[in-house]
Amino acid sequence: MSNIYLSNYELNDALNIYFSNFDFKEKLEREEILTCESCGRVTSKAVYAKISYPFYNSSAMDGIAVKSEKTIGATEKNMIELYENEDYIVVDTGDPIPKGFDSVIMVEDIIKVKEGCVKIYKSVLPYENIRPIGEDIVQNTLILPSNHKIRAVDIGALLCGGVNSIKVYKKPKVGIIPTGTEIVEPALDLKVGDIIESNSRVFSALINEWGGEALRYDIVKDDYEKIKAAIIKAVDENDIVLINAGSSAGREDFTYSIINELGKVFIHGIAIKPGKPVILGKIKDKPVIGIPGYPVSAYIIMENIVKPLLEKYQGLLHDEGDIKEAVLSRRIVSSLKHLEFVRVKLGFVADKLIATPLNRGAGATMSLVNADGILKIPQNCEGLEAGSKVKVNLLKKTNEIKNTIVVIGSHDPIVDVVSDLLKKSDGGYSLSSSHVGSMGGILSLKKQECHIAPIHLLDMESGEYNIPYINKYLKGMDIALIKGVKRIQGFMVKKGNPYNIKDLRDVAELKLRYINRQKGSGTRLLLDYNLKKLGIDFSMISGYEREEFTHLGVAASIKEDDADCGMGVYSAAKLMDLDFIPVCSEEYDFAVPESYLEMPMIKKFIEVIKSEEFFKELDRLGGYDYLECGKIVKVRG
Ligand SMILES: Nc1nc2c(c(=O)[nH]1)N[C@H]1C(S)=C(S)[C@@H](COP(=O)(O)OP(=O)(O)OC[C@H]3O[C@@H](n4cnc5c(N)ncnc54)[C@H](O)[C@@H]3O)O[C@H]1N2
Ligand code: MOO
Repeated sequence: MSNIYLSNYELNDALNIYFSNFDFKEKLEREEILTCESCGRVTSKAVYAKISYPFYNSSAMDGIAVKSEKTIGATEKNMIELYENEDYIVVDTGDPIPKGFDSVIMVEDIIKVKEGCVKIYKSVLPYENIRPIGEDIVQNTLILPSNHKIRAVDIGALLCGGVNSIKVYKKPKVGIIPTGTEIVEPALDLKVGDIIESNSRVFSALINEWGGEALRYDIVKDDYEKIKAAIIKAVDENDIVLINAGSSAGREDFTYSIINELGKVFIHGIAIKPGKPVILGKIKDKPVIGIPGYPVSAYIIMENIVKPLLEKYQGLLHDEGDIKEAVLSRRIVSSLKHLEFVRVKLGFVADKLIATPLNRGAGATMSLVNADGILKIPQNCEGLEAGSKVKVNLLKKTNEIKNTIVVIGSHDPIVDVVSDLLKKSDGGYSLSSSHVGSMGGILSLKKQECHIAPIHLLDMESGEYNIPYINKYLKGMDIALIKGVKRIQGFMVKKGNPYNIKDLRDVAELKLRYINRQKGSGTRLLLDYNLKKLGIDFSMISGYEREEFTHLGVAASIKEDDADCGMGVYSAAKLMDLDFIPVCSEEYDFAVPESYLEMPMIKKFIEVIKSEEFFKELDRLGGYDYLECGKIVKVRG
């Protein structure tokens, strides 16, 4: 059994302790490679020019090479005649300047008199229009210093300076061993309990991006001797070894014991979340790291430990990346026990950079895909209030974030379609959507934290959709409603409707497993409205408290037999191949501050939802009426 009691070092302390066990200067290995293949590599030595560039005096223009003294006094009134070979020689840009000549007159500044004779009306100075020897690079001057990461433009200067091969640090070789009896290679014929092996492929891509050379080994089952043999082989074949999963305290988490048997573990457990149970060890003077299995934990360890390690092997200083100040849109509670890395979405709304936290689960790979930045909550902080100013490490370029429409509110599969069509459009805009329900969307419009809020809110008294809610909750704001679709809401049940559900009475009487939507979502309001109409108390519905955030999430739970019934849109049922019992048609619209209608990206949004291509997609999804789609209704909130 491995040691269950993990240590709790602060990240920086852990890095200092760990790295102090290696002499990285000694580990820097050098090699000579072709300059033309050196992009991304790091110079291990200063590089000086072997030749000057140009290495001869050359013409900077198309024209004639002349002797400048012969041009003195030339004016429009007093043109001077020059004769070929004796007074001038025709040259093109880049040609060497013939001996005895010292300047060039551009072809547009000469008047041809006859074959072999021209007139000039301007004098030239010595070396005018000539690129003298070494104008760009002088032999023996420095082109690149040591420890410089070679860029595309550097290659040009190196080659011009006669440097055809270059000394660089060797790429550190990194062996990656995925472990776990339940881990399988990516496939679709999966059985319950299988876990698709994805981490090692992410690691390989990151290592290659960071200048290393990744070598991925086959998956090793949770077997002490097998993992040990794999580690011994990988240590022999690489400079650094990463072992994935088996880092925590489970029955089959062997990594700690094996590293300790073959070498030494310095640290097991760091005060960060996710990524806590990382193991930092050494075998045969090589770093061997046990990386937690959860994909987000693994990524955080890669960024914060493996990247700095690779930098040490290449003589590079640590690159902190781009950090920007943002305003937090929602409150986050954190623990005093660790530094927490929270993935956030970013958007510029009303000139403020707004950060919205994403799913904080260590297994949420989509939180990494959707993240625009990472926010660090310090160890001694219990959390952050909504509205507080925070610093975020950017994962995207500022311009891309500026070209993102921030959509917060109710979810519908059509939002994904709009997102795809916007990205494909000539504006190349992005759409970032958070599903917090219609009321959450209204609130976020009020706080100026989104551009668009998709809503479907039925006013029980008037029977009217959306506008009464804008009037009530967005008082004093000029809001426009971009009309969206009429969509069919109903109950989703398994194919063939095995319990023969007709309405909510059956769900209550048969005590079927219901799956609800989150508070504040229009779909939940619709359920409550229907329960009230039928006189059923919510306590009669088992699973009423169980919340999902999207229609597709509800549909997936029913499909996987984790629930019997849930409310959602027809398209979600169809996408998941479920049966559907229609209840009503509702209006799903997009609320937007009127002033945003003039923004090019909002104009593009409207153009997209009025396009034939969009309607075609709606037909494919099914259950949508788009007669009014894109129409603008102005509402004074
Ligand atoms: N009793 C305790 N249980 C756990 C603790 C703890 O302290 N006490 N720590 C938790 C934390 S925090 C983390 S992080 C994980 C670390 O788990 P392991 O490194 O031991 O990894 P496994 O348990 O084998 O796998 C966890 C999880 O990771 C995913 N996984 C694993 N390998 C891959 C791969 N190659 N590609 C993609 N995904 C992978 C998979 O979802 C596994 O279920 O332990 C907690 N438990
Ligand atoms: O440390 Mo684990 O990585 O929190 O999820």
